[in-house]
Amino acid sequence: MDIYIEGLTKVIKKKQILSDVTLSISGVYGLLGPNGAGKTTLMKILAGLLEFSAGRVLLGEELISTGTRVKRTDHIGYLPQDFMIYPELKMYEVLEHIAILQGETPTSCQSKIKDVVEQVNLSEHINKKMRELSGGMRRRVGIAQLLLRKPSVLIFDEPTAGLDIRERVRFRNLLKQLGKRHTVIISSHIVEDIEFLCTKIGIIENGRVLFEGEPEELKKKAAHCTYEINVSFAELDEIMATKEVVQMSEEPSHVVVRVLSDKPIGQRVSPRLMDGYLALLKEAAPLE
Ligand SMILES: Nc1ncnc2c1ncn2[C@@H]1O[C@H](COP(=O)(O)OP(=O)(O)OP(=O)(O)O)[C@@H](O)[C@H]1O
Repeated sequence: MDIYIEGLTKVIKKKQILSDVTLSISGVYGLLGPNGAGKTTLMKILAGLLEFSAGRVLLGEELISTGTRVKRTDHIGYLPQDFMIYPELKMYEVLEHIAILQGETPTSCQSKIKDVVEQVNLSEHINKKMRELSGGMRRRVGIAQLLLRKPSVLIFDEPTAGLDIRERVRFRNLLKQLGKRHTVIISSHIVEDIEFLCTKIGIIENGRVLFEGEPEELKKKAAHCTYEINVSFAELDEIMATKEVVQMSEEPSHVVVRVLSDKPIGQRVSPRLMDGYLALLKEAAPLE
C-alpha cells in the first residue's frame, strides 16, 4: 500500500529537523541524503516512534496520523539500524516470545514462525542462539519478527550498513524479494544499493525534499556533466583539488577519474545514479 506524507515538519529545540516534507511512497522506495539530513527522523515518525510538529500521513486513502503522531499499526513494520535482542535465546524462542506478546499461543504460532523464517532464508539456523548469528543473520531475524504481523509496509534504516559483501548481496536480494509483496522504504548511504533495489527515490537534505522521482530521472541530472579523464599519478592531486571527483579507478599506468564538470573535459560518459545524486547536491549547494 502507498504512503502519502503531506507537509511533514519536525522541530526539536527550535531547530527544523524536517521542513514541509511531502512525499508519495510506493514500490521499493529509496531515501537518500547526507548525514544528518533527517532520514532516520522521518522513518521513526512513519513507524509511530516519534512525534512530529505539523503535517499528516496517509496509508492508501486512510489517514493514519493524529495531530502529532502516526498511529502505531500492524500495517507498518520498522527495522532499526541495530537488531539484537535476547542474545542467549534461540532464534525460534525469540520469535515465539514476540508472537506470544502479539496474542498467539505456543501452538498457534509454530507454523507462522516456520513460514517467516523460511521467507528470510534462515530455516537451517532456527535453533541457534541469537549471539551465535552474524550481523546480517540477526537483521534477517529482525525482518522475520516484523513479518509475523503481516505488515504491508516495511521500513529499513541503513539495512546493509556494516555487513560484509556476501551478507550485503544476500540481504539486498532478500529486500528485493520483499519488495514484490510489500511497500519497502530503505534509507542508505550506499547509492549502489539504492540503484539495485529502488523503483522510486526521495532525496532529502537539511530536512527538505530536493528530489522525488524514478532513478532514471535522477540520472538525467548528470547527463550533460559526467566525464571520465585519464590522468597520471602525478596529476591526481591537482584534479582532486580542482574538480568534482565522483569515482577513481586505478590502471597500471594511469588513473581513470570520473568527474562532474560544467565544461567539457576528457570523454563524456553515461551518468549513473551516483552522478545524478551528486549533481543534485551540487546544484543545491555548490562547492565552488
Ligand atoms: N533528539 C534530538 N535532539 C536534537 N537534535 C536531533 C535529535 N534527533 C535528531 N536530531 C538532529 O536532526 C538531524 C537529522 O537527524 P537524523 O538522524 O534524522 O538524520 P539522518 O539523515 O538519519 O542521518 P544519518 O544518515 O547520519 O543517520 C541531525 O542534525 C540530528 O543531529
